[in-house]
Amino acid sequence: MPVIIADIDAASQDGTLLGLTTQEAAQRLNQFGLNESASKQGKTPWLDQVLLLFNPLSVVLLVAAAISLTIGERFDAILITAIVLIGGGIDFAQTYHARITIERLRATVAATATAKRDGTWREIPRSQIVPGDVIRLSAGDLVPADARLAQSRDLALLQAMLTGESTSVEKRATSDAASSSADAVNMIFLGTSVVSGTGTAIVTATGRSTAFGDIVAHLAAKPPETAFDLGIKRFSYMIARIVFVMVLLVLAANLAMHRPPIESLLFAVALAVGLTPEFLPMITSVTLSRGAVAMARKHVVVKHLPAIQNLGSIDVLCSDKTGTLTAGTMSLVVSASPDGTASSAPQDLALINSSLQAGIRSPLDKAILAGNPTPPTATKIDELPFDFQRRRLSVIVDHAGQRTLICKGSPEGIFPLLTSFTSGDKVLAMTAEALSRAKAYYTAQSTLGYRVLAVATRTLPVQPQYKLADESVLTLNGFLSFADTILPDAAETIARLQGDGVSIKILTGDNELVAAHICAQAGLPVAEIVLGTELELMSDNALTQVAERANVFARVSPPQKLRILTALRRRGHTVGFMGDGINDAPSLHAADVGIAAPGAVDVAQDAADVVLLQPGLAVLHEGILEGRRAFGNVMKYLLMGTSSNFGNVLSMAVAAVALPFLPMLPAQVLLNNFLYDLSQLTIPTDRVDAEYFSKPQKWDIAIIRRFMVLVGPISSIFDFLTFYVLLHFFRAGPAEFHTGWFVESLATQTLVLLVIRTVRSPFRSRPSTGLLLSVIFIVAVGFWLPYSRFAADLAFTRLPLTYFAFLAAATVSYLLCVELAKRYIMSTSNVSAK
Ligand SMILES: Nc1ncnc2c1ncn2[C@@H]1O[C@H](COP(=O)(O)OP(=O)(O)OP(=O)(O)O)[C@@H](O)[C@H]1O
Ligand SMILES: [Mg+2]
Repeated sequence: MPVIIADIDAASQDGTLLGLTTQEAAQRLNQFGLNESASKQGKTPWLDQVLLLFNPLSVVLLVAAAISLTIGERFDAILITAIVLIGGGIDFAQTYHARITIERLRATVAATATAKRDGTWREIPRSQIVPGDVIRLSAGDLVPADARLAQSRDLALLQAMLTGESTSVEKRATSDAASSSADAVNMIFLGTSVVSGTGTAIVTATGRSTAFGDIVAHLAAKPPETAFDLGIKRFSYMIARIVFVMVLLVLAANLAMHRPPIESLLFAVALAVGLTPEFLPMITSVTLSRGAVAMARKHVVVKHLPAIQNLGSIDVLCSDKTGTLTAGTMSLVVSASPDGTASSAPQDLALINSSLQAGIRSPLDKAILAGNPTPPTATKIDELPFDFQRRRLSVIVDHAGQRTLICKGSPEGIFPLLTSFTSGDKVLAMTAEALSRAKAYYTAQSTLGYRVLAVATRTLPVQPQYKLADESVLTLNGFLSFADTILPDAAETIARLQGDGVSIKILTGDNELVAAHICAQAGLPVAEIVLGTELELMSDNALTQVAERANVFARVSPPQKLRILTALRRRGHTVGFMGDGINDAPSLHAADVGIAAPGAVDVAQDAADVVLLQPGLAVLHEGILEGRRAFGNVMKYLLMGTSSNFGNVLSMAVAAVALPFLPMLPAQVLLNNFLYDLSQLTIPTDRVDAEYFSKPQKWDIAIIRRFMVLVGPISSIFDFLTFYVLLHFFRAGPAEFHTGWFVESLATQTLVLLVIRTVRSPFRSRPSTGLLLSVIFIVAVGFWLPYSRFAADLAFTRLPLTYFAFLAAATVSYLLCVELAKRYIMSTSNVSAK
């Protein structure tokens, strides 16, 4: 139940709203908690992370350490504990860092609320709003909490999130008590947004006490899983199942062969640890957060990590037009009478309309107001605010001694409402001929690429309020034409995006002629134009076909934009949407990646996953490439885990059954795996082949599986070869065998990264220095260990020099085989580029 604060009126004295003091606000914050949804409350990121340390794997290992200790293996116990602590420490530090990074980035674009504290208006984070706060709202704002209106002026809200209604509703201050009904005219609710007007309100409920807060949070949450997340999860399940079966089998076999039970158990545990890609989540977050940081340097804020890899998967980018492809700063170039002759009358009327309207100042309004700083003498009586269904806006004023409605908006919408038109000083009845002349003028201007508004008026009787139906029986006063310049880098970026496998579609509220003009300027050949009115008649199925073909959608309303996106997603596309207005918010939210253009309204920024802070489209292309890079590096880790790591464990399991002794001691297995893991830590820093950048990257479990079944066994074959050579040529006892295999398995397992990391020949793709060094270093550590002072504790022994000759030959042939297998896999699957 929403908590309605009884003392909200205490905040008001003598009609002026005092607001809270900082101290009161702090007190209330303590009492009521942060203004956040239930799902977000009570989570401290570092606690989460510490809990991660106690994952089942670490616990199992710690138990293993304890067992080692009780059977007198002190060195093993220390080694295992050190592995858990170091591994956990690295994991913690890296993941925590990635998380903090992204939270910091997100905070830079988090919408604030305007609240009165200590008597002055301040911008404060939305989470800090408390019941009793006095807040101020204007067009484009998000309502930060539930509140009761104290003052309002032409306030209209979009409550679609709560009621599904896509038209705005009027809200005004009344003396009614606070209530939690969406219909309450004096109440505004968290999750709604201001379309027009201004208001001052007293917060009645915050966070989870808000009437619809949890619904809003639920709706606002992205579909929890992307294809990528889902893929990773499936992959982990697959591994978990294999681990489970393999461990049980090995354990059973060892026990059946009457090996020491504790050692057999420890060996099984070590195997399980070896197969688990325990660093996968960490590698993923680190790779993605590196991408996020790279983007932030280019003034692109990524609000959550998965958005990066989704950027890399985008294959269709839908974009709004104004402010995204164009600069969005318009200039008024022509003011003309209905027949197209120059006349200042439409401009003068539009000036009254634009300066008195209380909605967001659109680029059109700004252009009308530019150069006319003095407000007109008319007195505003009422307003019929702009909405994207009507595509027009009227103010009702006392003008020249008369009550006049002045309407400006999209000509298509205004034409049917006309009954007369002005011609010089006269008002003439609208005839079919006059109407077609007006339409012809409008078409001609649109063809030139101008955005055109019609201006119309009507004289009305005096009454306190007016309604939408009053926008009828209008007199056409003329047209205004606006020029908007296309962004200088738009054509180039569009060409690059298309070259890299992203098709572009334009979804605009503007008419088809202007849209076509912009396309021409942007170098985008028009395949097919679909109009909003045509869309209306299409079934979802038909739309799916059309959305695929067409690349320009004109005169579409916000719900239609949403339908187009949904249709594309249904076809299996990963869809990005770029927009800047209130009307774009639903689409920004529904797209796989919502991208807010520079200067987007709060509502749009809030709904987006990625926010561009500086003008220019080139960064978008770079963002997409950054996403592909991240994707590429995560894939490397997965392919490594499934091929070389898997093969290694497979060999151990087979050897455990076939050999007269354990193929490696449990502590050695753990150390081997740990060193291998360390060598992989530099993967996020690696370079990615150009091929990876040239097309959208999608999760592909098939290729992972193919790597597993092909490359895994190859590594086992070489292991078996090593076993054979060790036993027959070197007459190895257990100590030599363990040492020999330890070195071989570490070297092959680690070095193969240099082959797997690229789709090209390893010699034609340079790894990052960090990665190269870490791989070489770990191999060197493997060679050094048998000669180090830890050799005795690890039960290693010196190897004959001839063994190293064999090792070198075996490693090189192994890498060659994997290279061939890789080429085979790449040539028979569609993952390889071009
Ligand atoms: N402030 C305004 N006053 C009157 N009419 C307006 C106003 N703003 C927009 N319109 C009308 O509504 C139409 C659609 O609005 P808008 O251009 O914002 O939609 P959009 O889909 O975001 O288009 P774009 O792709 O150009 O950004 C405009 O073409 C114009 O005719
Ligand atoms: Mg727009």
